[in-house]
Amino acid sequence: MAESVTEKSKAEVKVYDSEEELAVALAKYTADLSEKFCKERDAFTVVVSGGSLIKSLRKLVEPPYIDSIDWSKWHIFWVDERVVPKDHPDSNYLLAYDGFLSKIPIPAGHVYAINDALSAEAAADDYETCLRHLVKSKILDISKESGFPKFDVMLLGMGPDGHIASLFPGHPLVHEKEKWVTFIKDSPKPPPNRITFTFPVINSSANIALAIVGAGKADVVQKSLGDDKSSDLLPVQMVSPEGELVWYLDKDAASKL
Ligand SMILES: O=C(O)[C@H](O)[C@@H](O)[C@H](O)[C@H](O)COP(=O)(O)O
Repeated sequence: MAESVTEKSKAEVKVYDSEEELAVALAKYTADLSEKFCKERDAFTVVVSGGSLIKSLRKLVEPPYIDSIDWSKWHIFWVDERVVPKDHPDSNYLLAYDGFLSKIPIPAGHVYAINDALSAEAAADDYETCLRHLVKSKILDISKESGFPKFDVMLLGMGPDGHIASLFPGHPLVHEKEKWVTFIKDSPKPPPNRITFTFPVINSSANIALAIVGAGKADVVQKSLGDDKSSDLLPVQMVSPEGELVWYLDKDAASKL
C-alpha cells in the first residue's frame, strides 16, 4: 500500500516502502489500464523505457496478471532505443525481451522494435512512419488536442540528471515541436546513438507513470516535485500529459521530499 499519496499540480505522487511494493502497485496500475482500454478500444498501446523500469514490471508476468491480462490486444513500443543491433547488450528491445516480452503471449507483430539495420536518422524516420501507419489503422489513437499520437500508457524511468527517454537536460531535442520521433548522436548516457519520442508525443499520452527507485534519484525528485522552481525545468518536469501522470517512488527516491 502506498505510504503516502500527494497531488502535485496534475500529478499524483505515490511513495512505497520498497521497490518490491512499488512493483506490485505498478503491475496493478498497468493491468487496470489494460482492462480499461481493451474494453474501450479493443487494443492497449503501451510505451516502455529502458533502464530499471523493466525490472519493476516483473509482477505483470506473474499470477494473477499473467493469466488475467488479454495480451493479444497489447501493442508495445519504446519511448527511446539505442541504435544498436537488437541482440546487443545495450538494446532496450533485448532488455524488455529478456525481462518481459519473452514471458507473455503477445503477438510478435504487436512488438514494434526499431529497424536496427538503419542509421539513427533513418531509424527515427522509419519508427515515425510505423506510428503513422498505426494511427491510420486506428491501432494507435490520435490526440484531438495536439494532433500527435496518443498512447494509452507510457511507463517511464528517469535518469539521475532528470532525463526521460533520451531527452537530456539542456539538449536542444527537448524543444522539438514537429517530429514524432527524433534521434540523438551525442547522448550523455552511453551509448551515444539513440532514437527518442519527442515531448509533443510524450505529452499527448492518456496516462504516464514515472517509476523511480533509489537514493541516487532523491535529489532530482526533490528538485522536480519540491517548490524550488528557480532554475530551468528538467526534462522530467516537462512531462505533462493530456491525461493522468503518476509518480511511483520508493522511499529512497522520495527521501528528500
Ligand atoms: O534508454 C535509456 O537509457 C532509458 O530509456 C532511459 O531513459 C532510462 O529510463 C533512464 O536513464 C533511467 O534509467 P534507470 O532507471 O536504469 O536509472
